[in-house]
Amino acid sequence: AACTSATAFPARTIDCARGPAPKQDRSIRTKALVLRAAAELFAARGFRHTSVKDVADRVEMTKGAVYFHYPSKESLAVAVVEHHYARWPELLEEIREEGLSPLDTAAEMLNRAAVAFRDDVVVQAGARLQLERPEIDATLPTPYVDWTELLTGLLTAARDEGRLREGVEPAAAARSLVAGFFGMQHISDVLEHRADIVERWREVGGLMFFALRA
Ligand SMILES: CCC[C@@H]1OCC(CO)=C1C(=O)O
Repeated sequence: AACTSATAFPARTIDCARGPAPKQDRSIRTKALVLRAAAELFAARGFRHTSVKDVADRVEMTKGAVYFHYPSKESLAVAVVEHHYARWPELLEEIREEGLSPLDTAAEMLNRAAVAFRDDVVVQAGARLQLERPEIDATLPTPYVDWTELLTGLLTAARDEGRLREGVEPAAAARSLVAGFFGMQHISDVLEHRADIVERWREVGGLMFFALRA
């Protein structure tokens, strides 16, 4: 029977009848542990003040063992940012199962993103690394564009079913939501380490969706 190994991220099915391929599964588990340790350090201290040695010490491994999985500190940063962005398509799939309208799906995506920015260290680390892009000699994913594209699609569907306020242009509204959320989460981070982000988004998002609904 296929089952999902709890440790690997993204979730990977393994044949429970034969059990996990020990070596491969251990390697995936180790890679996930290294990534999480790097995210914890990047989120807390930033890219510049985190060394591969710090990551190795945090998971009680040698630097060589870390380099086996990630050849440089930059590759760790790229992986953390990529895992940050991987959260959102997963979130969309979860919400889609609830069968909400496109506009309510957009609202729920951002509501749950606010919770992830408060609670998920990989999301927090990815956001900080994106601010530190100029210091990171690697090709990081372009920020903001995936959210803008996702929200544009949902708002276009909302307009097509008559649930968007007359005259609101979906792409422009999507850019406004992204700007609003980005600014809100940054202010909440600077002032309150994001402790109040859900309340702050309820205000900003509440006003914006009030303006967007037909
Ligand atoms: C949803 C607003 C955009 C989002 O907020 C923080 C951040 C980090 O760069 C984002 C991104 O790159 O998409």
